[in-house]
Amino acid sequence: MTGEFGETILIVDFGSQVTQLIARRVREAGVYCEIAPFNAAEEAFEKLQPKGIILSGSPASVPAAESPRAPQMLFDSGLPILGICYGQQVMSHQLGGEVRPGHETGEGGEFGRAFLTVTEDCALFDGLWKKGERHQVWMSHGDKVTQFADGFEIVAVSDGAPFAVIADESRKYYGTQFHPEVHHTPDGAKLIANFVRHVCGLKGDWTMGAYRDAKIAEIREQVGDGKVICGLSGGVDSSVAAILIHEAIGDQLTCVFVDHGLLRLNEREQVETLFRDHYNIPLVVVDAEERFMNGLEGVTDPEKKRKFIGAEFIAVFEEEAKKLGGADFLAQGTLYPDVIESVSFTGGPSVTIKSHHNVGGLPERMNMKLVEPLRELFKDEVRDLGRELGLNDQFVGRHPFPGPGLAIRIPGEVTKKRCDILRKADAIYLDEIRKAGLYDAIWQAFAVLLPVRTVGVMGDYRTYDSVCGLRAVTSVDGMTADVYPFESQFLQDVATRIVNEVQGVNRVVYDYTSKPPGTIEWE
Ligand SMILES: Nc1ncnc2c1ncn2[C@@H]1O[C@H](COP(=O)(O)OP(=O)(O)OP(=O)(O)O)[C@@H](O)[C@H]1O
Ligand SMILES: O=c1[nH]c(=O)c2[nH+]cn([C@@H]3O[C@H](COP(=O)(O)O)[C@@H](O)[C@H]3O)c2[nH]1
Ligand SMILES: NC(=O)CC[C@H](N)C(=O)O
Ligand SMILES: [Mg+2]
Repeated sequence: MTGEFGETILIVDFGSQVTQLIARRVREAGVYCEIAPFNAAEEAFEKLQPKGIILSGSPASVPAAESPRAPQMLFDSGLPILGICYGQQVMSHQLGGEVRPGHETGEGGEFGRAFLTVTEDCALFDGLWKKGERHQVWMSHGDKVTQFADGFEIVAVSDGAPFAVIADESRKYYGTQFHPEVHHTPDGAKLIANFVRHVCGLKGDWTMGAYRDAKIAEIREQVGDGKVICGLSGGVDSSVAAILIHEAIGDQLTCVFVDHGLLRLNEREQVETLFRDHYNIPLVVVDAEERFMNGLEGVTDPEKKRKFIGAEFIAVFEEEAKKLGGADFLAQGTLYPDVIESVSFTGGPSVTIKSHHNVGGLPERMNMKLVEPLRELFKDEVRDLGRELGLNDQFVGRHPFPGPGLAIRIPGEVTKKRCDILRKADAIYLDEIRKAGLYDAIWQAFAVLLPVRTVGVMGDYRTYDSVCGLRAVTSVDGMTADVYPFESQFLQDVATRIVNEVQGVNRVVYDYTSKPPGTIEWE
């Protein structure tokens, strides 16, 4: 039997930082997949009806007490399994092999670039690697398999891992001690494609069009004849979510745009006209500046700001729902990176970086159920889906703008006055970027207003005003980012305009921090 998404792969997550990259690689190979935490893998299996299983890496150690295990039913399912790093170790252990912790073998681990030698041909290497060849891979482990389970054989070795790749071709079980999902394993994407296509025998014909159809069916089933309100920001994610949901349930949907006073210059008017001109979806615009500003008074801690804003958004949505005669569901354009950065999936040691207002910032008790059709996707995939839905380029190409808006770009206390100053500086910066034809080359660019005053001299007067920071980054999915390398003259021109035209700013600095170690936003 095949589930609603056609042929799929289930990825069982043990808490690795790079599990989401496995998902990307599988979808790039044209196969739909979903990630489920190890302790919810059975339910996910029932829902997805997968044709193959991938076990992720983990910060945990197999020999340690209470380290996670894969549900036995996965091994009983008869499906092909690929275990990656911890996945290889846990599979070996559960099938009767042996894993020893790094401190016990005394050999240390392998971290970073490593080379392995192929000792046997196998289906995983088909058309790619041959016996006797040496290949670069990326490792990150301290523990190692010291005895493989019955039925397995070694097919590749490395200096630090005699079991670099093991295979049981009759059961179609494979284990790699290295990480094929990361960029630094040059052939990794092809190995994963080999697993899903050759080993699992999948056609690889999944497309965004198929995702759209499956999601539409899923939304219809979830919502029934209920009413939905969708938080619409005019950003890419919520616009795509709104149009998808509208295709599914038509006029059961109303969009709500919250003007919390933390928007960019003229943003409210732009979103209203763009949306009203292009789409025939009822849109309510809520003027909520006063309540947000009042609530933010005296709040300086970034997490407190985020939590307040998340809760206040929900309060506004609930009030609007009431005015519409009640709504059963709240739709949001939540993406996978929002989820992964806000929550620690397995309750394990992967840590919360910041509470995205629409995930970790949500209050515990909510009256409406969530509809989040983009929850499994990355930004670039959402853009593809937007194009698939015929969404106008003006929407699809917009830089992301965080729900908490300018509040997280004004370290320290947020006031209307400071928002007004920042709005002006930010508008000048973006205007110059557009004029220089750089908008589409940049993932996100914005100004921040620092809680620091410095001395300047303008027209022979002494000034004592705020510092404005400029940020611009390139990225594929927002998870990692590089600094955009502007020409120095460009930055000088922007700085001059900002200091000349914005009262309250007398100094401009450029942020040269990549992510990691920085995050994109300053709070
Ligand atoms: N001003 C707002 N009014 C209503 N809903 C909002 C507002 N800002 C954010 N949201 C809700 O929060 C969700 C997450 O915000 P986020 O900024 O990640 O997505 P987006 O604004 O839709 O897209 P983008 O990432 O391109 O800015 C949105 O999808 C939307 O549902
Ligand atoms: O809707 C949102 N609500 C939030 O609370 C939030 N925090 C960060 N961002 C956006 O997420 C991306 C990654 O940002 P960070 O590197 O700062 O975590 C960047 O694109 C950020 O703009 C948010 N979006
Ligand atoms: N990346 C991993 O999955 C690591 C697995 C295990 N924690 C080890 O150190 O060997
Ligand atoms: Mg946004």
